[in-house]
Amino acid sequence: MAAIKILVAGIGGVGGFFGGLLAKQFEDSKAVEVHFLARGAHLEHIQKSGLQVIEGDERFTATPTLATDDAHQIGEADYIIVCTKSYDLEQTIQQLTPCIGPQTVILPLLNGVDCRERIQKLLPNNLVCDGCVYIIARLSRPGVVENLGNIKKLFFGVEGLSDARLEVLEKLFQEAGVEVTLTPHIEKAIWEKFVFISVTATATTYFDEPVGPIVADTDKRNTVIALVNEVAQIAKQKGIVIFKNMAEQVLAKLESLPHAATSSLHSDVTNKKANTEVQALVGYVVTAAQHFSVKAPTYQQLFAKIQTETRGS
Ligand SMILES: NC(=O)C1=CN([C@@H]2O[C@H](COP(=O)(O)OP(=O)(O)OC[C@H]3O[C@@H](n4cnc5c(N)ncnc54)[C@H](OP(=O)(O)O)[C@@H]3O)[C@@H](O)[C@H]2O)C=CC1
Ligand SMILES: CC(C)(CO)C(=O)C(=O)O
Repeated sequence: MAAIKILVAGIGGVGGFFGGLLAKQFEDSKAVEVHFLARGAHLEHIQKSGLQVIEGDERFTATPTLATDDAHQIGEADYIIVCTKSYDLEQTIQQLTPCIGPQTVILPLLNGVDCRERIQKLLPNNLVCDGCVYIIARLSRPGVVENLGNIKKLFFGVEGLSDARLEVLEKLFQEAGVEVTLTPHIEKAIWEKFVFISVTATATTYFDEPVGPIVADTDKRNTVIALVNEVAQIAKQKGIVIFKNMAEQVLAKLESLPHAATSSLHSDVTNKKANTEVQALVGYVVTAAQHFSVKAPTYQQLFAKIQTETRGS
């Protein structure tokens, strides 16, 4: 029987950590292959010395079956786990055409609530999941990925659907030590994650501070609550039932993170990255509020300032 082929596309914080666990677990397996799509100096390091994954005092080297920037070398995959930034999504899916057959399952782990829809537009006949992760991981230098936080959870599924291919993937994640939940109620999971990340990304980037000082300051906590209420309205307009006490949930999650933890958007803005996810994580709410004619004054105000600072990226 042919080996199950998993392709992890985008080996940054998220793809490097979860892809690293998969590659390590199945390094000597004849039944499962783990391939990495990476690029540039990072790819060269992985090809030469493997991917270093650091978590606290622990570290390991993951050696994938193949690391490449050439989709033709990989061939058709059973699963493609997409871990790029939002602004690279469509281009990456197009680049992966040689890896996509009729049975290929696509799982995006990007932040945002419209990734499945965006991929399904390009691949109308494939099984495309929704997915999200809770982790604070960064590509600290080429070849090295670090989990800086105390969480590493992955949720995935297709709303209202069960499929044997998803159960197989869940089992492979479990074998690799990933804290995974396969759920047919994935829309609720991705919206709850979106409320959390959109608010966290907006607040940390606007205040230019990590989560600790934000939750410790009464005015900044009130801003967080206002943001949660505004984005929760969008979920409601879309018919998604999320937790009633979402503001308390978000504050509790922020309080459980290390004091110095921050969002990937805040890190990218601080590091003056040419491109950021400001549109996907902050602008999306402003646009959706306009679309549904609901008020989102806090988002509007904070988005305007963040956009100026990121020159509208
Ligand atoms: N980091 C985190 O802790 C968390 C991030 N997320 C979300 O997960 C997603 C990924 O974030 P993160 O891992 O931080 O992002 P990173 O920027 O660390 O990683 C993305 C990687 O994908 C690479 N890439 C993009 N397009 C291609 C391509 N066509 N071929 C090969 N490589 C490609 C990038 O390369 P290059 O650098 O050359 O562009 C980069 O190495 C985002 O949506 C983010 O919001 C969600 C939860 C936590
Ligand atoms: C808020 C956080 C750290 C939680 O997973 C995140 O999703 C991100 O930085 O993108």
